[in-house]
Amino acid sequence: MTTKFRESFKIVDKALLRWFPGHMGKGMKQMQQKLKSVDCIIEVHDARIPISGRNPDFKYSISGLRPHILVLNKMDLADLSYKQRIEDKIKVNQNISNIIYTNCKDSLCPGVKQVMPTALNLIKNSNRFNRSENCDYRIMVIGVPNVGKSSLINAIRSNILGRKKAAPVGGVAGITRAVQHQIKISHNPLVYVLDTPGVLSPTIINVETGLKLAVCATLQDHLVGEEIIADYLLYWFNKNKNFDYVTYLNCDEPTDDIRIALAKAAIYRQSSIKYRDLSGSYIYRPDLQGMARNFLNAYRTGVFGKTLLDNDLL
Ligand SMILES: Nc1nc2c(ncn2[C@@H]2O[C@H](COP(=O)(O)OP(=O)(O)OP(=O)(O)O)[C@@H](O)[C@H]2O)c(=O)[nH]1
Repeated sequence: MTTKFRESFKIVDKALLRWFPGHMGKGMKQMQQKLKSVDCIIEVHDARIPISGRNPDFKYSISGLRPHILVLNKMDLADLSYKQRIEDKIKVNQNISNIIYTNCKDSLCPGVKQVMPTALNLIKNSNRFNRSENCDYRIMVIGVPNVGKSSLINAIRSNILGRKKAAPVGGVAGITRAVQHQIKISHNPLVYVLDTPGVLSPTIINVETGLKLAVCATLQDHLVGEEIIADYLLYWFNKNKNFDYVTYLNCDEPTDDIRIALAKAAIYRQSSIKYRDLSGSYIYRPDLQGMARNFLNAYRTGVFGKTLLDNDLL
């Protein structure tokens, strides 16, 4: 293979990465206010970005202050051959020892069943701070947007109480906009859960971290731009010698040029945008943005297999 790939990912306009919509700051404040009324924190991450996906602000303002479980969700999309290295890294660098992998789309997932007993055990072994008089237990579920916080609550509730959805779930980031009313997930012991809005850090360490978060749909695509996110994904695939995209995008061979790849795919699928030129005639152009969206959706639904976007950080 003769194609020479980029060795690093450069983004021309860093201002394009505007990832902190106003409601996130508000969400963080609400969580801090609720902290004194909870016994345990469940922090949910996307298992494809277990290192870069975490909001570092949680460590100082929320999760370090109560018994804490880290749930790595969407394990069905993550390359778990790195599992041991991930756990070692998180244990050493972040001092987190309760790590559970889940797939909230699978009602039989053992990880989902493990979350509640682990939380109850941690609570029983803690001093419960100002809540020792309270008979009910309260757990707050936190994380960056779209990682499956509401799905996890629904899956646990359905396992224990056999009830249907209580927390709204959606495919785009930002479905939960404020700290929700408590949701009962167990009668005996009496356990309530608080769902919270996904919160990203206002300052992302570097562009690649931001783009990994974007690839995993933790912020709405239009805030960064579908083509930029697709370009990062293409860069990552090439860097990791994962060339499954070649067939999917109807390319003849691996390429480092996202516009060429998207154009080929759009032409093959007859996906075009119609617009008028100055003379009033219609002109058709390959729909690059639509194809970028399609490429990202394919990745997000596992068409290119299981991946670990953070493999360079282990
Ligand atoms: N493949 C896969 N998808 C999941 C899993 N868990 C949740 N999802 C999907 O991820 C998307 C986001 O799920 P939510 O439960 O709404 O996530 P959230 O963290 O509450 O989202 P916000 O309210 O935006 O913060 C939905 O499309 C879910 O169906 C999982 O384990 N695997």
